[in-house]
Amino acid sequence: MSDVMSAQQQIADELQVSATFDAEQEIERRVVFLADRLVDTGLTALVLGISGGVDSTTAGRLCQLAVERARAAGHSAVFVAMRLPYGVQADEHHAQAALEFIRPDRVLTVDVKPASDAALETLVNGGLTFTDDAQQDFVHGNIKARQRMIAQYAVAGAMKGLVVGTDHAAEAITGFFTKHGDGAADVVPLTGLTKRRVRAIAQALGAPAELVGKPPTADLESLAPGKLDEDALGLAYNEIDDFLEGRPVPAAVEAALVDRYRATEHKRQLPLGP
Ligand SMILES: Nc1ncnc2c1ncn2[C@@H]1O[C@H](COP(=O)(O)OP(=O)(O)OC[C@H]2O[C@@H]([n+]3cccc(C(=O)O)c3)[C@H](O)[C@@H]2O)[C@@H](O)[C@H]1O
Ligand SMILES: Nc1ncnc2c1ncn2[C@@H]1O[C@H](COP(=O)(O)OP(=O)(O)OP(=O)(O)O)[C@@H](O)[C@H]1O
Ligand SMILES: [Mg+2]
Repeated sequence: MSDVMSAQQQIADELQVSATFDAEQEIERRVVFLADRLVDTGLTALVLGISGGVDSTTAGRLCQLAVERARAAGHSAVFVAMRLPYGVQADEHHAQAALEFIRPDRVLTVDVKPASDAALETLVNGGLTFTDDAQQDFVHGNIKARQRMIAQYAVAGAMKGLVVGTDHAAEAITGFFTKHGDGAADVVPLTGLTKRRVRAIAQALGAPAELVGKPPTADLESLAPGKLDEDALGLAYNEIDDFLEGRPVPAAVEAALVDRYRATEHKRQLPLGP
């Protein structure tokens, strides 16, 4: 075996992807982690946006199990699931199915449309211009993700809570999240998981099949509603997962992933200083 670690192995190590996987063990380890963070910090709430996608469905159920675990140990804690639609969400029924499955202590709904639209409007009134409508829509999309972050941190601030993020290895590798938007969180219980492992955990937790198998979407762009992550990325999650789990992938996929990983390093680090 070569002494020089392959880029594939190095990236998998840096993103904490484990060589083996057992869904039940991972559920236990991650629930204990969340419950311990509550007890150790003395904070009393977990706060997470529930979109109807498989990542927040999975993380949400782990959060509810964790607060129940913390309460059983005598610590006062609640899980606040947040619905954060931009206006009317096309797949609202999936979000409702997720809430029904998670059975959170509390649901708090905040429409991020007024704040997101006002932010864009004041920027334009202030003189910001865009190259075209598509660029404006893309920037507006990141504003929506950051409005969700603002809403979750407001709740955490008022309720002595921790904001939960849904980042995992299959998203972290491509930097496919909004910096300081959905990328901002206090705890990230899905760390190190590939997308298929997130789905396996969702299934083991008993999530409905339509959510376990739901195609991922950031759903941030008004001009391309429900745009699939795989179309935006030009990469399939199966290939991303294979790469992270040490399986062979086509050379072009490997090159694209290594390039994206390097280009998005700044999103996984704290800001640089001199
Ligand atoms: N080399 C560098 N060193 C330090 N900072 C650097 C940098 N290059 C850019 N930056 C900064 O980073 C900014 C770009 O990052 P960012 O603002 O995030 O913007 P960007 O990466 O361009 O857009 C976010 C992407 O993530 C996708 N997304 C967002 C939210 C959720 C999901 C999902 O899967 O659900 C996906 C979204 O569809 C979009 O494709 C730049 O404007 C600049 O401020
Ligand atoms: N409409 C929404 N309502 C509430 N939270 C949201 C909404 N959209 C995004 N979020 C939050 O932002 C996170 C990142 O979105 P992302 O699309 O990566 O995850 P997901 O929707 O849970 O799963 P998937 O990636 O499979 O679509 C979500 O997990 C959720 O916490
Ligand atoms: Mg989604």
